[in-house]
Amino acid sequence: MLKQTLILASSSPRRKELLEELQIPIVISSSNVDESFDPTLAPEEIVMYLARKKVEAVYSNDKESFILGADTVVCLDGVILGKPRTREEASQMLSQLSGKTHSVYTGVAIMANGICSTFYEKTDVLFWELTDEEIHDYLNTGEPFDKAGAYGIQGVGRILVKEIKGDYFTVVGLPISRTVRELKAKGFSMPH
Ligand SMILES: Cc1cn([C@H]2C[C@H](O)[C@@H](COP(=O)(O)OP(=O)(O)OP(=O)(O)O)O2)c(=O)[nH]c1=O
Repeated sequence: MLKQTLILASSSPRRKELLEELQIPIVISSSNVDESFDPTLAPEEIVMYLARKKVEAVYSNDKESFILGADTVVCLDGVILGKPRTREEASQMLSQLSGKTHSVYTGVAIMANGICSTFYEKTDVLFWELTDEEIHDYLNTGEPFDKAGAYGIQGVGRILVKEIKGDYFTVVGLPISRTVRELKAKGFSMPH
């Protein structure tokens, strides 16, 4: 019998909040995994691979609990956009996304009773045409830097978005409703 505690193998504050808002008791245990991946893999394979890697890193220290990990990437015309390292990179990503539809993939891994299973969700996001001034102003918010694709839909970045198709929470970094369903199916008891 596993402990009814969920270990979140992620340092993302968004993922933490999404779970806490549902009163799910969580403990954070993120470890610094190498997030490099084989670029020839499909985006859904990459996010599930990295989510699994995050979970497995924590599992080596705790085999008694449920462990949840996730990974998010943005994909534009077959090219993966991760987190920008510099202001220039962020500016470039935002100009690339301007006026176009990109896909956000979030992969989720759940470890329960020594078995790690994964799934992913994809949401398509259409950006408005952005002016240089809009991009400049958005960069000044500081928001783009810890986020895949250099924007946060849950923050000021919401004003860049014209339309979405799919689960909003996939874009934020954790498709919460499917995650809850998968956790329940594995025997995790939810507070609701
Ligand atoms: C597109 C988009 C991404 N993001 C975030 C979600 C993820 O936290 C981040 C992608 O990086 P990830 O590597 O998925 O996650 P992380 O580095 O924040 O945390 P950890 O590796 O410890 O699990 O981008 C938003 O918050 N809003 C958005 O609109």
